[in-house]
Amino acid sequence: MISVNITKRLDTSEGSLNACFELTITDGEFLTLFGPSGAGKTTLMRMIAGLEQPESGIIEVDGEVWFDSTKKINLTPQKRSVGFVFQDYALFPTMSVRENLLFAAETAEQRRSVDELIELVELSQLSERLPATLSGGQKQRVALARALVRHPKILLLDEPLSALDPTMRQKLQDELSLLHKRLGITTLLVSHDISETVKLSDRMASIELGKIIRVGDPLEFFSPHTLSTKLQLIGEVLKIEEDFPISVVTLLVGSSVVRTVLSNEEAHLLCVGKHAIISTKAFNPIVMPVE
Ligand SMILES: Nc1ncnc2c1ncn2[C@@H]1O[C@H](COP(=O)(O)OP(=O)(O)OP(=O)(O)O)[C@@H](O)[C@H]1O
Repeated sequence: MISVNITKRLDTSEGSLNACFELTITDGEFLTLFGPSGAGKTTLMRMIAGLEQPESGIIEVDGEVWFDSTKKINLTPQKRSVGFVFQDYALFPTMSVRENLLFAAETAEQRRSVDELIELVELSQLSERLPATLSGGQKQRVALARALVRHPKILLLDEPLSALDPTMRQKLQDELSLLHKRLGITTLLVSHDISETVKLSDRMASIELGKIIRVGDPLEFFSPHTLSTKLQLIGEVLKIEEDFPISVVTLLVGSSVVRTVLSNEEAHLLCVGKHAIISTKAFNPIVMPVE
């Protein structure tokens, strides 16, 4: 179990902010940190990894104290059992896929497990290639495998898929989900993506202005119970075109673009860039496979 109760002063563009994070994560859980830009998600991950120091508080993992401000305990990142995957892959450019993983290994046993990990992320054919010759999705698989080399207790994923195109992103989400089921490693993900959060997480923590404001089931979070509808989707508003007496609203739902007609009053409640619920109770949806 991971238990975090820490504070940190964040210097934001709007002034300083006293962040206070209290969170418990159970073994094997997949928890997503979800919230607006600048809320403190990355800083929380970096403090767990030991890359950033909290002002005060305690971080405890499986009964081992990683940080305790009153007892002046602060384990170095090397002493903390974490694997970190960043958005920009952070691979060593002059090392092959295999060498990138071998470099992370600390013991003979970990070195022996490198080929198995390469196979796990389906990169056996590319193991001697340099990162520059790989696609974004392949690079991120290397970063993921490298983060697993030391058999960490926690896997920290900071928006690992956000640089990928939607198709590759969905493919890697599926792979990440399978990998998590297979290895059962406690995982913390930072994501801005609702579908990704719902698809992957057991629970999500919603973070705003340096505070965890709610922790719970992502489906309950994103699907308010106030609507009794037959079909309910969440999309991002891309465009609102007013054409008296109606408005045409374009939304992104997953990787599909949906256009719908609303009254101008309804459209005025929406905002480009924000999320909106699309619902209907008039019919049963037709669901068909895409060829
Ligand atoms: N070491 C630090 N000391 C003080 N302030 C910091 C520190 N690191 C980051 N900040 C500030 O804290 C705020 C939160 O940053 P952080 O990167 O954690 O946000 P985030 O929620 O991950 O945002 P995004 O989704 O855009 O990545 C920012 O305003 C940042 O400038």
